[in-house]
Amino acid sequence: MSVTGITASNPYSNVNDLLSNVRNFKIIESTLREGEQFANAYFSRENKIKIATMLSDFGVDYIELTNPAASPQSREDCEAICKLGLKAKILTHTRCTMEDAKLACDCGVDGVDVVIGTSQFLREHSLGGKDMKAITKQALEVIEYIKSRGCEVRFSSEDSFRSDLVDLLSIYRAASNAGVGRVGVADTVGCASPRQVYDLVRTLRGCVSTDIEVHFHDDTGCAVANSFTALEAGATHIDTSVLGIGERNGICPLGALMARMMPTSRDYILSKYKVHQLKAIEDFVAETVEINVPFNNPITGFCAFTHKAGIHAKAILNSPSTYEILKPEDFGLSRQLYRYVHFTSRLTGWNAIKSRVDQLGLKMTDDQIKEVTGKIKQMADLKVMTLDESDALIRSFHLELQQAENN
Ligand SMILES: CC(=O)SCCNC(=O)CCNC(=O)[C@H](O)C(C)(C)COP(=O)(O)OP(=O)(O)OC[C@H]1O[C@@H](n2cnc3c(N)ncnc32)[C@H](O)[C@@H]1OP(=O)(O)O
Ligand SMILES: O=C(O)CCC(=O)C(=O)O
Ligand SMILES: [Zn+2]
Repeated sequence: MSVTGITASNPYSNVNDLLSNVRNFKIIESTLREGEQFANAYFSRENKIKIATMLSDFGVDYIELTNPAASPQSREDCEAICKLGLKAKILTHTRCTMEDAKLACDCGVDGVDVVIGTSQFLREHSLGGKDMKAITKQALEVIEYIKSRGCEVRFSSEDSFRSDLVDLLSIYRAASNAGVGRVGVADTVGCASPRQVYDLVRTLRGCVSTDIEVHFHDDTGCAVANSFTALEAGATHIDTSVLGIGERNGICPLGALMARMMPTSRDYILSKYKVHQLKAIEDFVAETVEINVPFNNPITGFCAFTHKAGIHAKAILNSPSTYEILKPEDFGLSRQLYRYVHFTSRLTGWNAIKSRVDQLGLKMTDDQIKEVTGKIKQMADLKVMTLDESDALIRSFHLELQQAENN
């Protein structure tokens, strides 16, 4: 590390930023709360227990469950998960009401995540026209009650980024003074840009002494960037769900957050999270909610480590780091799982084909490989080629060479 904090491997790193928690943050895993709000989600008791257990083993700090007030089954499942004795702490999410808070504490949770809308939209259309004074009074009563029951309490404003800044800071400060462990900032509609996130979280960091949790929806594609930026600005806890499932198009995905943090905080991530379990967790959740893992999913998408263009293929065959910032081995994945180098398109190059010729155990000169590469490209211009077809073309070209040599 140089004096300025700029390293050869990452010229943008800035170790001088004292606010930043990118190497020291906690995850509040909300697949079993926010994730249950995903359109396709239905979690049986058995699947909830399996998901909670997998996430706890993975190393998340907290698991957030659906409000027990949602249904009798939700309450019973919450009680059952609390009794599992998992390493992760169990939280439940509630409205800011005494009834919800009482039910939550009765379930045996470690903590209660209380939320209430603070934007004009929510105050008018969800909360029947409540003003900030009434909301603050209600919040303080609920906070006091949960504390009296010996549970951790977090207070969050819903729709924080469309709320008045003075209103927001005032209610957070009141919650902080009332002794909550965390305050939460929620981008409920996914409208915030990274710069807005940095400004709000940094301002809040100066106003409260509590931990700061952040919750970002992905409506405008910023959930991961916003989570990262929030950590840089001093947030301490990030909400995630497996594959990002949640209301509408969901929140910051656990896997994508791991991918984002790895180049920045590799040692921290590897010491804290069993990232090689990520694929199994994603596959299980995907199957449970009947979706495919997206093709472009960080780390586990089917082509996350596939290189197609000839220029890329040549360089990564020499050194994967040329075009890869993440290492599949870190996540317990073998390159064989992916079609690591694509040999069958018109974008391929002779260096890629040379590696395939080697894999097939054939001997050819560079000029011969260039010639057969030309043939593959000609065929790939006409149709989608399979690997078998490309291999057959290479083998028959090789046979012709041998026959010519023997004559
Ligand atoms: C942004 C988020 O994701 S917040 C979390 C969302 N999660 C959920 O909604 C959990 C699943 N929800 C449910 O099962 C139900 O909505 C319940 C059990 C919570 C409430 O059901 P119902 O009593 O039938 O009310 P309904 O859902 O129609 O309306 C919500 C009520 O809560 C009130 N409310 C909404 N948010 C809050 C809040 N944060 N704090 C206090 N009250 C709230 C509304 O004003 C409304 O009150 P009303 O009964 O006087 O009209
Ligand atoms: O409780 C929170 O912090 C977030 C609630 C929520 O899901 C949201 O506002 O999108
Ligand atoms: Zn949400």
